[in-house]
Amino acid sequence: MGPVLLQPRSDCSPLRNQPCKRKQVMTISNIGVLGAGTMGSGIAQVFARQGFQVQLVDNQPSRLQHAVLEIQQSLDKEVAQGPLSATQRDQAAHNIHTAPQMDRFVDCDLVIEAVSEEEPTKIALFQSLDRICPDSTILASNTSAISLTRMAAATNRSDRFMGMHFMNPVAQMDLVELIRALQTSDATYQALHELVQRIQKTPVTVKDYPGFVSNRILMPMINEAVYTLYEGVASSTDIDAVMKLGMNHPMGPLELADFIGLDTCLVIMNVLHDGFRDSKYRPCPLLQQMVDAGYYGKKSGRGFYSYS
Ligand SMILES: NC(=O)c1ccc[n+]([C@@H]2O[C@H](COP(=O)([O-])OP(=O)(O)OC[C@H]3O[C@@H](n4cnc5c(N)ncnc54)[C@H](O)[C@@H]3O)[C@@H](O)[C@H]2O)c1
Repeated sequence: MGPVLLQPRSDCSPLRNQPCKRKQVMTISNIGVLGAGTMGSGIAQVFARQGFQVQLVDNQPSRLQHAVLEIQQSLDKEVAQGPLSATQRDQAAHNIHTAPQMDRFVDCDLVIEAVSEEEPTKIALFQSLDRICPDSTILASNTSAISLTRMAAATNRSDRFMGMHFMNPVAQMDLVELIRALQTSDATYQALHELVQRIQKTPVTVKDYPGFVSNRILMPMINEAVYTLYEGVASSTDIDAVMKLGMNHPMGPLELADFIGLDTCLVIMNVLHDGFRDSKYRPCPLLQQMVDAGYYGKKSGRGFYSYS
């Protein structure tokens, strides 16, 4: 497949009354992914699978090794199940280049940040990316809930900044929430909208509000399930069974929380609580305690369930 090539509309300024000073063409073929954890590895795999060159960066070499292994296993599975040939698998693996430092992003057209859900960390990294990357590079965040408008404002390219919220597991989930910061230009929005379609996923556009749409609805349900456990109403397995067998959910809320990461769930609840200033979003004390104990869910080996 070829690169995404777009001519922005003439109203590309975020402020509609200010016409674009210069016509630009946004070409996206080399993608940077910052953070090789649960989401970053999946995002890298999806782009590499579609023929993009991917620079995958993480400051922990062990996470990079783990990501490469996971991607390889996932691609092997696709070959075994049929949709991918062995040659396509090898090409996809070949498209991913790993490195521990962000200077690898110097030639990237787009960098998608997928590091831990901590606003000061993300802002500091975006300020470094702003210095490292050429002016034309679009910066995107896979944040689950943090304000894109605030992160965009911390850079000198706020019009080329947007939220790209992939779902977990990235290779299997069809949706990408596209979140426009207040400053995002139409050209940036259109380039990423087109890009999401090119990787065979469905973009849904939402405004920059705490939790966007997905986590504003999902996370209070998970938090309520944790409260139900905390108050001793039922066991973890029974709470999950009610939602799976009674509501036809593919996973129970506690199992899903373990899968997402309890640290991420807690941060999202705090973002909702602070953002809306409404006590209905207060995180359950048990969720806070689990995170304090280092029980992050599947990725740490223990959450509401144990993982060997
Ligand atoms: N887990 C989910 O289900 C899910 C779903 C959608 C979005 N998200 C969002 O995606 C982002 C990543 O989540 P995750 O679950 O992949 O987290 P994770 O903990 O699995 O991975 C985070 C990675 O970031 C790396 N990292 C941290 N600081 C870094 C730095 N300074 N430089 C380079 N790398 C650094 C860590 O080494 C780690 O590998 C978060 O913003 C989260 O809210 C998560």
